Amino acid sequence: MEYLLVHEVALSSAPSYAAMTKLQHWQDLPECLEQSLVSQLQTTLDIQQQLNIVSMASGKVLPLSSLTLKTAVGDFSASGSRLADYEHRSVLVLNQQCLAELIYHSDHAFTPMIQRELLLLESEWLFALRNALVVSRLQQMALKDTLTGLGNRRFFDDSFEKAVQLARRNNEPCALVLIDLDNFKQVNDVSGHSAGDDILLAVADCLRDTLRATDSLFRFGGDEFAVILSGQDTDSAELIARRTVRAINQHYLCQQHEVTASAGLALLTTEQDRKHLFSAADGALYAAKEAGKSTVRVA
Ligand SMILES: Nc1nc2c(ncn2[C@@H]2O[C@H](COP(=O)(O)OP(=O)(O)OP(=O)(O)O)[C@@H](O)[C@H]2O)c(=O)[nH]1
Repeated sequence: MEYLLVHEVALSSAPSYAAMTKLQHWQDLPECLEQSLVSQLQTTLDIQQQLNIVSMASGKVLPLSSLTLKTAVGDFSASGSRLADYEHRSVLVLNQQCLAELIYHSDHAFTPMIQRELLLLESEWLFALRNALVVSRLQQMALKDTLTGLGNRRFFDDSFEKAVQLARRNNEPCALVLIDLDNFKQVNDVSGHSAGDDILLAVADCLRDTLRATDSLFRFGGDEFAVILSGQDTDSAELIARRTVRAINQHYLCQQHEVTASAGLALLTTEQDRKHLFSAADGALYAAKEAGKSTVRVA
């Protein structure tokens, strides 16, 4: 289904050869090189893998110390990247649509001839890159909560599994914080659904502001949020959970609508698996609600 969508997008508009028309010696380049690069790029829809292929091909034109691709779905670097004296930047454009920026670094100068050859390689990449970008965007959309932009339940399930496995393998702590807003329903009932949405957006901002970029943040739907804390011991995890609840409680919109947050925290123990850890955090959240809401309980 996703593949068909990508295929449709790829076929929906005619190719732009604007970049290629700038090439003076386009006809002179060996056809086999061109075919082999295109066919290699068609073997994957993974942007990083495509960049690695292009990096290998560009390396035959000029030894590169780094190759970086900047896109709307993130930045990518070819392996072994190192900055060097000479830099060359190219904007990759297809059908008047800017796909990405490619930044080359080398210890050797980018002469006009080299630049032309790189431009040819780039033009070979445009369709494959656009398809990979569409796939990446679809994947991101499938894993995000549309309202807040936090990870959704599906993404949580994947991330939680990975976080628990990693913690076990590295013998490191892993904590789960489940957060549920208190008295949220009355915001919808009294002030309307859009006021409720504003509160949910404010809570997402509080989570982003209070937690580190490496922490994984999710909204399950409704007024339920989750945070996976990797590498934090019990004391730090509790501190973080309390700080997060305080940030939500002190947000002006939450105060205006008398919404607070309750949280349940659990830390992975040697006997527990993912399901036990989740139930422990859920039980602690229930205990926080039972204790009068607006508080944190540790399992
Ligand atoms: N505005 C808005 N409301 C939503 C959304 N998703 C779910 N809800 C509402 O969120 C509310 C969640 O219900 P509860 O958790 O029982 O509400 P509560 O008042 O916080 O209950 P306590 O946790 O016991 O304090 C329901 O009224 C849902 O309709 C959404 O995306 N936007």
